[in-house]
Amino acid sequence: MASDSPLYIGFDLSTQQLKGLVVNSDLKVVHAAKFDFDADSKGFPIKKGVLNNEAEHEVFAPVALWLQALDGVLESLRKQGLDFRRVKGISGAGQQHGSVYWGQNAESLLRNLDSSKSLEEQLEDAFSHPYSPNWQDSSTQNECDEFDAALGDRKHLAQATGSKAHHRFTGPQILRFTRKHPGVYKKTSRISLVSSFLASLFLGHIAPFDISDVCGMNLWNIKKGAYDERLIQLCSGAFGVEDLKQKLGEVPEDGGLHLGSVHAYFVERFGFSPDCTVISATGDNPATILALPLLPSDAMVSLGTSTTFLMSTPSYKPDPATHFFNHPTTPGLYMFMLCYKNGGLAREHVRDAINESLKDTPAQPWANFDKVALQTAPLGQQSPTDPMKMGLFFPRHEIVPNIPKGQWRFTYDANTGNLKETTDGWNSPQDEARAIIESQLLSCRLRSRDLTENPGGGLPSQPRRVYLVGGGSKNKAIAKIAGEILGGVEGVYSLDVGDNACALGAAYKAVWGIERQPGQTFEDLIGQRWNEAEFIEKIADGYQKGVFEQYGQAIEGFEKMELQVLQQVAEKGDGDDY
Ligand SMILES: Nc1ncnc2c1ncn2[C@@H]1O[C@H](COP(=O)(O)OP(=O)(O)O)[C@@H](O)[C@H]1O
Ligand SMILES: O=C(CO)[C@@H](O)[C@H](O)COP(=O)(O)O
Repeated sequence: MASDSPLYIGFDLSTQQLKGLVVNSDLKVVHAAKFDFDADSKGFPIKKGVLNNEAEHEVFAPVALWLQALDGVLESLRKQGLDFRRVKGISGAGQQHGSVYWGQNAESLLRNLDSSKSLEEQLEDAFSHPYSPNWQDSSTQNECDEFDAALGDRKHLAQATGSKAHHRFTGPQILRFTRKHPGVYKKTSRISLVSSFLASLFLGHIAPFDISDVCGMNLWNIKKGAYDERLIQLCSGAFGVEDLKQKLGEVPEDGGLHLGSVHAYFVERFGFSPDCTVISATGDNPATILALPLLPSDAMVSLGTSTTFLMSTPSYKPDPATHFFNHPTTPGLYMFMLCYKNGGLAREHVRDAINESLKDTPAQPWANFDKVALQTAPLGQQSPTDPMKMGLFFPRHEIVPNIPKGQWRFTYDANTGNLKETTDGWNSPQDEARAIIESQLLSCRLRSRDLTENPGGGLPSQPRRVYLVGGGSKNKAIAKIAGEILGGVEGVYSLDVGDNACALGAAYKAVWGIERQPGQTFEDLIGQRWNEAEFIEKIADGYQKGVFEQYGQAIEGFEKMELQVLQQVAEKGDGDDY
């Protein structure tokens, strides 16, 4: 490639870090930089990227932390020798649902950015509220009840917006904000999602929402392609519909839209070309499905802080247990998603308990967890007549199903259908390594089974391929168990870029936004340039006759177990009747 050929940057502003990935027009990664919030930030008392107010079940992140992180990632790319003049397009991905509250002076501060100062130094005062509610927040049960009721029930809300009401979704969060901070809400000029916040920094004015990420708000009517008036009415609280609409702004339909040129701040401070274009930024999960030309028969599992299960599909089949979003680039396609709060951090709890019980913390902290998980038989069954061991491991209030934090262990006899809550026969914490992976993946299989296709050849319905991405995708033990549970006719794959898939998808979005021919779809452009042999690696077998069917039987027990725990917590007045 010529030394002046175009480059594109994709950013990923996630829970625990900001990443920046630079690719060329051939989709190859040429630079990568990362700012880890806990390790690299200064002046924020955060843990795992967030702050907690346990009393109100609030989880939130300081917005100024993200400014510091963007300064840091750009500096790090500069140190690596990135020639910013070659960057033709920038796009990004943000952790979904989080909202940023801009003050009255925001547009003027953004417009007048001074290239002799850092972003943090001059934008700290651009916000009416210093914190962004995080997707792990569960403070909005009352508001969720009101959202579900506003359209009749949760089924109707899911039909209209792609999801029932969720604690973390931006609509319920904004409604709570109007009540908890009415004075601040009044002084708020605009509200951004984390994705549009990121785009706003590069543009030097407030960017519109993205067509896919807007579906994480419980405010957007997907089939109508417009805000749902009834929900906007509810969400605006005591402040009026027009005021809220103005705060939220327009939502352009085109995911490849050129929002404008990068602000002069970045030209002067880093040497970007003045014609470098900002392409709309999307949510981190929508961006993840753009990291490869994903077929409707494929499944992706993102093993980040959250575990998410993603598919691209032409069918819109909303259900209160799942999420549908507009596809981030391709009208007529949707993204199907399951999201679990108890993903990476819950697995880390079991990992740490195992290391502690063995009094051994190896250099590779997952080594004992992996060994024990692989030594344990599927479902802890030494022989087919043994009962299956299964459990729920929720250090945080879970999303699907909506169950407060806790741990439950069961045994299930698939022959008799007998389910028993018991720790008898469990060797904890050792048995929990396999059990927590199984628990997370059985839930994915249970809830996605209506979308998987029959591959023919007498095989049961399952994905063609399972792609693993995110921090946990380098874990071969998890990959092996994922293949056994989810199947995958062609196997389980990981992306060459490991835990950078989301930033990669954002970078590919920028390539497509700038280089597409009129009418050319993302799948077409990326499909033509995609070099499968170089970009992905098969890391485990997928479908294996026998064990896949064994897990098929376990699903019946798993569903029963969830219902029983839901009932128990409802009786205690802790959960809801999901
Ligand atoms: N070898 C590993 N095995 C299992 N999990 C891992 C491994 N390495 C990292 N992780 C998990 O990856 C998570 C971070 O994933 P990442 O996708 O980078 O985060 P984010 O959600 O912030 O985007 C951590 O919570 C960690 O538990
Ligand atoms: O809430 C969701 C999706 O609905 C989360 O997936 C967030 O989007 C943050 O994800 P990670 O930081 O784990 O990537």
